[in-house]
Amino acid sequence: MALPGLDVTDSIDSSTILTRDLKPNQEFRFEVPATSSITIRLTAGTAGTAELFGTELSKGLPYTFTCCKSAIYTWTGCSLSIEGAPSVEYIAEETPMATYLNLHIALEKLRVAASDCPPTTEGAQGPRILLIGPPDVGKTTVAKILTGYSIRQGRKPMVINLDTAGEGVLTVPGTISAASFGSVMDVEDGFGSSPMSAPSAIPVKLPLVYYYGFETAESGSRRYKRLISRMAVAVNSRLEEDIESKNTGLIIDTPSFDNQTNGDVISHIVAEFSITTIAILGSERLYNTMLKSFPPSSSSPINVIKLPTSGGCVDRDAPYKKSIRDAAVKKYFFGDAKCTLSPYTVSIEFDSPTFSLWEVVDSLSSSAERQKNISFLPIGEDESSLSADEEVVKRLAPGDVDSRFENMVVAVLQVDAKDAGAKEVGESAVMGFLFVQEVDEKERRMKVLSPVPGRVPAKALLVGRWPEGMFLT
Ligand SMILES: Nc1ncnc2c1ncn2[C@@H]1O[C@H](COP(=O)(O)OP(=O)(O)OP(=O)(O)O)[C@@H](O)[C@H]1O
Repeated sequence: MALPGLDVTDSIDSSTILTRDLKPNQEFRFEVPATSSITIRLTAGTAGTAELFGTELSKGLPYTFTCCKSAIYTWTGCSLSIEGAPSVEYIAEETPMATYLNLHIALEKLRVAASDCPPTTEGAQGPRILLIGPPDVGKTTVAKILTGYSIRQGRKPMVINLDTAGEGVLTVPGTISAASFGSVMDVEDGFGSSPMSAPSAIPVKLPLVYYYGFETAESGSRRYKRLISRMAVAVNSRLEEDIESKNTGLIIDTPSFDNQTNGDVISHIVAEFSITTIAILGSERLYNTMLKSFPPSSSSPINVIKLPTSGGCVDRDAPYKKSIRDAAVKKYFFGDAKCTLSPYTVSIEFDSPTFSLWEVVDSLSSSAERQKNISFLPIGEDESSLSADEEVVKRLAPGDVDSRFENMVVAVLQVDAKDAGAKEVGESAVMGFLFVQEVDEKERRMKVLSPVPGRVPAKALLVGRWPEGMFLT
């Protein structure tokens, strides 16, 4: 049966059962389209272990995969049985897993040293690694592997996702998020999700989320940097209360950066999160730029390292990436095959005294616009005297809310509707998300999907341009 909102209509073809025997240090790579699924088991009764991007598989347990390009690696050799037909599957002999493990061991040594220092000293701060590189070079995968290994070592890493273009970590696309990973990750789901209204087999992680609302860091770079600063303050104060996380340090995944346009954003992240290691994947040029920007010296605490990209990393075309984003939003509201959620349809009246809807402002187009209009400013007033807050978000009057917001995600912020000013809205963390099903301009109301029952809280709502509009059913 198809799940509401999920188009996974093809069941697993159990007539096709493949067996793949892997030698030590080999990797089984597979791709599954969104319209089908496969089940993989680490064959029970045989020797050997296997892991998926750092998280170990249990023997004999079925793991179901859909809409993914992934790999199962074994250090010891193992046997896998695969039910269903992956669209691509092969066994790879060359992988960079040994290098990734060496990196983990080096980070672990720093964590041991941090654990030996008194908690209040600077030395108690574990390594803080930033992963950067061009698109599809395996940044997120390395973040998962390092997180998986440190959890298996009994550590508690703080994972930070600054990639607003991708599918999001524990939340929806278009956001930046941070969460402390103290328990095992989900083999099928990677970083997993955080269902708001249902039980979960894996302990639920509660992320701190900021809604950015653009695909790239440039579109609203001023607000992007401000949100990073806010997140850094929140993360640092959390680490002061959680010595285990502080000793383990940070693992930060980023959007696809190139050194031409994103140099200042990278420097901003490095400064705000007090990064100790910058790992560059897939770009010799970016590596050399980073070496020049952060030269090795006894006074500089930042190590710049180059990591090899796995041959398994696949370029994902735009429609595939969109299908992953759509699936992440659907999952937020409807759950997945393991855990079905039932969202509620709620109506929001535009004329209610608690209605406070805001929209993100594209600083690229607004600054271009301002350049055009600058000569019309009163004498003595220039660009710098314009209000800083006007630029990043703007409040929508009921008459401005129209059908262009249909099929978009709306963030419910933690700031009360009545106190909401541009500054608070522009920098507020997120409580949860709604999905706009229909805007009725005549009746001045809109119908939204909400993950929890009851009225929408009297909080400021923020709508962006990303993730782009989609159909959930
Ligand atoms: N060893 C591997 N075998 C098979 N697939 C892999 C392997 N490593 C990574 N992939 C897949 O390649 C794709 C790209 O990897 P990943 O998402 O880690 O790259 P990224 O650099 O973070 O991408 P983005 O530019 O979107 O941030 C993903 O679908 C991932 O699952």
